[in-house]
Amino acid sequence: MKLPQKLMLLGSGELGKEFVIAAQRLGNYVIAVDRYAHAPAMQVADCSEVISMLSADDLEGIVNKHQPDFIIPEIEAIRTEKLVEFEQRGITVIPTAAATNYTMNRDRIRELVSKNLGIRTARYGYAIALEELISVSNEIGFPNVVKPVMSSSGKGQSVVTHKDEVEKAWSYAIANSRGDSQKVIVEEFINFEIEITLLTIKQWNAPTIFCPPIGHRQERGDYQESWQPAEISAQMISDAQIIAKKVTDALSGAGIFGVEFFITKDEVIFSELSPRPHDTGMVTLISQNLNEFELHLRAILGLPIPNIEQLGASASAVILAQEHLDSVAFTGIAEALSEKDVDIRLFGKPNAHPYRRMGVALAKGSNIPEAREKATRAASQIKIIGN
Ligand SMILES: Nc1ncnc2c1ncn2[C@@H]1O[C@H](COP(=O)(O)OP(=O)(O)OP(=O)(O)O)[C@@H](O)[C@H]1O
Ligand SMILES: NCC(=O)N[C@@H]1O[C@H](COP(=O)([O-])[O-])[C@@H](O)[C@H]1O
Ligand SMILES: [Mg+2]
Repeated sequence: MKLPQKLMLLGSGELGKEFVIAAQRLGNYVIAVDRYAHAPAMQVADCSEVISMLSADDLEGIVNKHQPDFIIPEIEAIRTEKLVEFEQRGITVIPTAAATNYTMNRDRIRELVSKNLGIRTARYGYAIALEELISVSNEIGFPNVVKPVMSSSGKGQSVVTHKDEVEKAWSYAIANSRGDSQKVIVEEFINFEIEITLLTIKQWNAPTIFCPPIGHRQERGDYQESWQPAEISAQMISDAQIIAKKVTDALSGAGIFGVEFFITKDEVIFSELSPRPHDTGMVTLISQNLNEFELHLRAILGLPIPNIEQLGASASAVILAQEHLDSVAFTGIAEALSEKDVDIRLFGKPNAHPYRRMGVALAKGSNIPEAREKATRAASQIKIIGN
């Protein structure tokens, strides 16, 4: 294949921004798309479009205008049926149009993994009305986890410890569901020892390869810190790789996948996956010779990945907004950067609201606890203020 290629990125947040940087370094042409102007990836792309990615007409308009070689989804909430059409017209959708549809809907990917592939997941059920949620919750038992089938970063998700809380979980899920879905999934609560992301790279004409596992800690269903390598046994890594290969083979296509697992004392339990770089994978911006964005790009373009080198104990910690701000500035940067082997990324999101991820601190240490402490300390030194 010759370069440059024309890449259309659907979603332009922090993950897209690093992907665009990787693509630009090889001279590609990138059109960054999102629902709002000045999104992070737009700041480094060749051009940008502001549309509703859930609108088939809007998507048709920009694809006709730009005629991309590749369409690369960066978020889940996209009119994926339209991507099938683009694929039929000869545009390569990453990893495939069908895969984006499976993974956008928690129920579709869950049915594929659990029923078709027979892979162990948390016990689960679905509900489309409060009465149904009450009865499904009783079957699954408490505590359980209620999530809209269409959401990400923990939006609309709650842990329900008692039947009195079911109604609140229903309202919260429906209020925070993305797209037009009114369906929720209820999952058995898994009391895991650690949860991991296994970055899995599926290539067009080469074997599937894996990054060393990334451990992470979540709050409110959203990632707070991640570290690599995660300390789990070689047997569990191998079990997770076998599952990740099965699921990504079923989805087909090429690109990086963030495959999430719960690790209990004696089990590896599949949770979900992103058919794209994963937020917890931002640690690879410091922990690997090729980060997850460069790996995604190489897999998409069919470029070789001769080796993935892990560079030692590394961690990431998020920098979250605390309040609504119409424009943002940061202080404490010098303090955060004063320590050896610490780096930060500020995403350049134009405004803030409580818990919005605005940046990430990265650190290397002589061991995982030290790397985590350094990343967390750096993140806590950065303050977000109005500008
Ligand atoms: N069944 C479960 N048992 C225990 N914890 C859970 C369960 N489901 C989700 N969680 C917790 O909530 C987190 C977020 O859940 P999940 O990954 O399903 O949500 P998400 O909205 O898709 O997040 P993202 O888009 O950031 O990956 C998990 O990483 C885990 O910490
Ligand atoms: N877990 C998925 C995830 O981390 N996605 C990342 O967050 C952005 C949206 O941020 P915003 O909600 O702050 O606009 C997305 O565009 C993507 O980069
Ligand atoms: Mg997740």
